[in-house]
Amino acid sequence: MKPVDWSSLFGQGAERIQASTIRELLKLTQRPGILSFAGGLPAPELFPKEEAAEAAAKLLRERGEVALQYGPTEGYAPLRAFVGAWLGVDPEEVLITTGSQQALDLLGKVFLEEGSPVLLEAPSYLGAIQAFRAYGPRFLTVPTGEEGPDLEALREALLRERPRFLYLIPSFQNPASGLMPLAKRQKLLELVTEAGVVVVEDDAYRELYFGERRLPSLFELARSAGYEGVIYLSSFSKILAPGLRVAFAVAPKEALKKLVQAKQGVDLHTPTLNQMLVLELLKEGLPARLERVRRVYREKAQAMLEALDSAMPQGVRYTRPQGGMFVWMELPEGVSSEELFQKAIAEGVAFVPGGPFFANGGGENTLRLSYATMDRARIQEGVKRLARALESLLPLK
Ligand SMILES: Cc1ncc(COP(=O)(O)O)c(CN[C@@H](CCCC(=O)O)C(=O)O)c1O
Repeated sequence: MKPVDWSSLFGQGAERIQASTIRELLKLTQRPGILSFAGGLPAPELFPKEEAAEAAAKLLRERGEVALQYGPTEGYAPLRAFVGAWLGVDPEEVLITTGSQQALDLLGKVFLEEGSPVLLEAPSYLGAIQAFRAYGPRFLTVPTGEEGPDLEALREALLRERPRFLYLIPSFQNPASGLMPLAKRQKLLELVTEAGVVVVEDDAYRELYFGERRLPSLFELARSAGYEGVIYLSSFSKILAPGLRVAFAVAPKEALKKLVQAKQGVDLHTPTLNQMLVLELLKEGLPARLERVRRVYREKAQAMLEALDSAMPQGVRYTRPQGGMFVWMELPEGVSSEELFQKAIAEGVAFVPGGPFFANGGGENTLRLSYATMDRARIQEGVKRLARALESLLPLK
């Protein structure tokens, strides 16, 4: 019997489909004894297990004929209505997606093709790079830092190119942890409205701010300025539970219609039971839940920064996040984070090397650290292990 040569059967697009570093690393970090700063996995202690168990049982018993049946591709209407009211938009502009990750893939499917320019930050979320790369675009990048993208570089790029869209994460950027100040958001919108380009705003961490209040999204600022060219993504992964895979996209009706059609061909609709369950969990006590989520991540971030401040050697730089789940670290020029990763695993600690967050390469001396899943004691121990791994790489002080 002749064996099947699968790779010879893969289509041209399969060549562009590459593994997610985070997903691959997560397998490694399941090893016993490893303290993982790798995946941006939400804190499991925040999962509403009891409420979800009760609500799911009730839904199945009382509304099982709806919860277990096919549903509309656009999403469960009462959940769309909730998101519409929460964001102050027409529910007809809301598409419920199977995680924001699916929204990113749908955006690639609808807006990108071989060679089409798409602009994102360097570094940017590697899940978006992975989703978009499957459609063969030409990546344009602008540097980004603790206050978001370099607007001068963006202005120059928009003079030369007409990207299908800009993919931006203005609040608590993954992986660079930056927060775009309000004035800079307004300046960016002037640039994009002048150029007439579309922005995809990924606001996955919108509620995870450590300060007094949430900054207005680019989407909100654009809508109040009458510009409809911002597509808004956010997710219930970070405020409820990522395993439910429920998120949403908000876009003007013409764009949304195309995204819905694309989703019809992908999964018909996001699981109905999960959508109904998310709505039940949102209905009661959302403000108190969000306050608790913010406090838990703020405390974890404080523990992380205290541990880094006391253990990191000279020459290692890192951000001081004002929200979200990540610290972005830069090693001295020439020190490889991939090499550090090998030594770190040997010491029993993991992180995500920064290279895969750069769509056009670079970042060999960078790494992303997520403090989300560990308590203070493990964070301190993990940072000590990281420092030991670093000692063997950095020139003696
Ligand atoms: C900016 C940004 N956009 C979308 C997502 C995906 O969120 P969903 O759970 O798909 O709604 C994420 C989630 N990223 C995490 C989770 C990845 C989890 C994994 O691949 O296991 C990370 O960067 O580690 C994100 O940070």
